[in-house]
Amino acid sequence: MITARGLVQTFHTGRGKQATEVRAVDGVDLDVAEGEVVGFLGPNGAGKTTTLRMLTTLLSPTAGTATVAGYDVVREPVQVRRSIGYVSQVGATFSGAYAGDEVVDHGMLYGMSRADAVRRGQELFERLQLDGLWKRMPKNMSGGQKRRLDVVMGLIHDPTLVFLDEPTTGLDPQARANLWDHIADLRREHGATVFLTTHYLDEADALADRILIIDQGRIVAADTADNLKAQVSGDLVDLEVAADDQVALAAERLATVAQAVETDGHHVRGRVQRAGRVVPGLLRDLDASGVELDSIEVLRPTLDDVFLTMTGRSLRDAESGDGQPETEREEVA
Ligand SMILES: Nc1ncnc2c1ncn2[C@@H]1O[C@H](COP(=O)(O)OP(=O)(O)OP(=O)(O)O)[C@@H](O)[C@H]1O
Repeated sequence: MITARGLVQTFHTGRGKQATEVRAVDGVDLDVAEGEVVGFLGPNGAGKTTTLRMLTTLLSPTAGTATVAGYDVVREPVQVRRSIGYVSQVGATFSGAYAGDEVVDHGMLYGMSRADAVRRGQELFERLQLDGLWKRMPKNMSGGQKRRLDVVMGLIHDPTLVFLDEPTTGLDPQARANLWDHIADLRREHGATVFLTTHYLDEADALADRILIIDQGRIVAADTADNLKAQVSGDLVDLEVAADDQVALAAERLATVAQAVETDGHHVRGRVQRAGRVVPGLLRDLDASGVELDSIEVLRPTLDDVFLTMTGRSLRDAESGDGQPETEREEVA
């Protein structure tokens, strides 16, 4: 459904001595099969949107090739656009008409009859909890409502291949969960192929069959969430030691079975290959050594650990802000 080979995009910014070249996408290869939901994950500025803009024909690649739904993005852009739905990060611009009319016009642009566009539009309004807002102007909608209207616009013509650029940014948790359900249904009920970018780990984990991780314009990992996590070195064991003077001893005992042991107040943490095998013996050892614990916790690897292993940086640290939905974004012209 989607293939890319050696995709590159460079931007030139500044003039004269300030002139610099940004290699926003630096040789991306990817393959997405029909019916797959693929999560394109990476920190701010990693190159997600730029890749998506090339795949949706909005930006011509500096180098490399890509086909989408069997069409070449450079030679057959019209066919590509007709085959896809696209929900951009910045959102659609609306003319000042009623939301419902905007949606119907958009459907008709794709060759739908007015009656079909109205029916499908109303169905999507209901599905995305916009009921009652058909006759509201988009400029008078809340940010979250407008975001959901963007999604309606992208899906109005029932595309079987959908590109979503950070679809849930700016949505409250309930609207987010609702959109997740809808994305899952797209595949389940329509067999749609979905390619979505996100910087939310939980979103990629919950929705995607397969995850591509991009960092600094390059794909650093591509696999199922489970396989990616399995590549990370083991489970994190977190011991909470009852008394100050036993912390060092606990760290020493943990270090006999775990890697990268570190201490943080009363907490002693380390990574073990298989916690289920190691922890019972560790507990006996701690007990025999006279170390008393307040708690023990075992954490399975997260996608953030995967990112850390691949890049040496935490995805959360690489993010601007604290991982909460951003309300404002700086647009790069
Ligand atoms: N039009 C442009 N001119 C100059 N630089 C650009 C332009 N568009 C993107 N960039 C730069 O290219 C890099 C990749 O940007 P891109 O928007 O693709 O990242 P992203 O992964 O989508 O990030 P985010 O999560 O913030 O959307 C960044 O360094 C960005 O500043």
